[in-house]
Amino acid sequence: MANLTRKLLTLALIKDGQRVLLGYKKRGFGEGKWNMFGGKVEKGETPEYAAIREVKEESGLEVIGGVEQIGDLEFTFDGEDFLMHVLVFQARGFSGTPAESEEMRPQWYQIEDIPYSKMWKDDEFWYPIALRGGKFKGKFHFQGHEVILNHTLEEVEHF
Ligand SMILES: Nc1[nH]c(=O)nc2c1ncn2[C@H]1C[C@H](O)[C@@H](COP(=O)(O)OP(=O)(O)OP(=O)(O)O)O1
Repeated sequence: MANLTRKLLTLALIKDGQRVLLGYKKRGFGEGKWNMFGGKVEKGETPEYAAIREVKEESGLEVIGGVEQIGDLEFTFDGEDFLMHVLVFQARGFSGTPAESEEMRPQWYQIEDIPYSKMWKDDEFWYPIALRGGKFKGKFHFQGHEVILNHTLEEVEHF
């Protein structure tokens, strides 16, 4: 395979008891899907800082106590020359009230009501691990944005 351009991105799990905060992506990559909050790690930022910044920008919430890494995911797309390396974090705490941004419309979901059919297809594989407090590493190879051609996923103790 030709060398892929790697892009480093974040996702952040905001969990409050038995509910999670998801955002409806109004524009950009993954438009029309419900997803966790996150985006590109900018030059000079740590991934942790980027995750906290994106939560604030996209959901209006302030992360309290920092974030802990819970996942490491790689996404590739058939025929595309880039690889998305997504570090998944969990916020240790947060304050504020979710507010709609230009990019995302936040909404709390009970865990049993998470709308997997309106999300990235990989989410139903790794969300259950994340939601029970596990850590994971995975690779998903897509055809377009809706079909997973192959994947690997393992639970890990640490990164
Ligand atoms: N297969 C997948 N499953 C998933 O749950 N999240 C994914 C995903 N592939 C990408 N993402 C996330 C990672 C990141 O948080 C987000 C895409 O990043 P961005 O929001 O920065 O993209 P945009 O193209 O909207 O960027 P900007 O226009 O610069 O804001 O989508």
